[in-house]
Amino acid sequence: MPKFIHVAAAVICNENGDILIARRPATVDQGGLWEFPGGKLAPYETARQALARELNEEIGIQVTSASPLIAINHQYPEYNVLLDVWRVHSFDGEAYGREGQAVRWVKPEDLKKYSFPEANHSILKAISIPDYYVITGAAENEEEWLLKLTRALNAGAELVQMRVPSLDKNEFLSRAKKALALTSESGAKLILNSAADLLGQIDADGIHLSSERLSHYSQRPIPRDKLLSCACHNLAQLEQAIALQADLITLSPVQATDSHPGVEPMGWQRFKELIEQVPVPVYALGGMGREDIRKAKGLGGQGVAGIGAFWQQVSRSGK
Ligand SMILES: Nc1nc2c([nH]c(=O)n2[C@H]2C[C@H](O)[C@@H](COP(=O)(O)OP(=O)(O)OP(=O)(O)O)O2)c(=O)[nH]1
Ligand SMILES: [Mg+2]
Repeated sequence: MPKFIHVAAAVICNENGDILIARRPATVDQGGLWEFPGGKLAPYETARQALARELNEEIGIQVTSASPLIAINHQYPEYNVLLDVWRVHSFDGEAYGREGQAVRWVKPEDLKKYSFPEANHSILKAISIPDYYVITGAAENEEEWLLKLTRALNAGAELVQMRVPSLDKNEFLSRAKKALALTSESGAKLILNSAADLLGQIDADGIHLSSERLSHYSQRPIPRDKLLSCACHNLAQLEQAIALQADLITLSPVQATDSHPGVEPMGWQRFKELIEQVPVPVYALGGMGREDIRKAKGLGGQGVAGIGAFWQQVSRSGK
């Protein structure tokens, strides 16, 4: 059996929003690559305890607040690793390379300039997307819909899924082009809820596959530099999304929701159990409001997704 190691690692943010990375010494495994500080759990430790100890030993800081970001199971040729990644929100002390390693604070958008171990791909994706994911409402006429999108962007939306199932392919494409102009201008990302081949006709940031579409693909249908978002409701669909190398997942319904009356919600406990082994950022969906972001993140989710609280409400308050 391959060796298994359990590692706690930290995405540490300072007050400017910069993130700390450290360079692994040339002589160790994955040497010369950049990493998020951290290390192996001692047999008696929880991941949270190991995080605190490793960050003190490696970069001389004392963690005062941290929450789980993502857990990644990865197979290297020589061993399997479970990377338990935390976001560190606050700490005491000044970070320095206590073991002589180079450390650097970098802007999130500059992380792509550095080489990381293979397992870090999902961590980098998780850092690049926000904690709420706006799904657009469906039916209104185009002018009204674009106005609502503008309001959502003005209210701070950074990741938007265009979901308008009533439009045919040409109408969808034409509206998507207008939406992309708006999201690009405000620095937000636009994901299209459509078949993957639409990306050949419009340079949006990614594609969202409904759980029905998800089952039709046998491999990742879009390039690695685009975002693949997948809708899941159960373990089998989560496994399928992982197999397709999804970059983000919506898992629903967590709570009861008006948009799907009569569907039994899974509840927060089941949400937590399902995502524990999922190496991809997962948004809780179904009956969510902004006040649920903390809850979802505390359970290891990326945040929350929704139509109601993030689309209609924005427009109502703007009227
Ligand atoms: N800390 C950290 N480890 C990572 C990252 N990505 C990644 O694949 N790993 C892997 C590489 C290593 O095999 C393992 C971390 O082990 P480590 O060598 O840092 O462990 P440690 O700090 O306890 O070191 P040591 O006491 O055993 O020398 O996890 C990352 O971003 N941060
Ligand atoms: Mg280490």
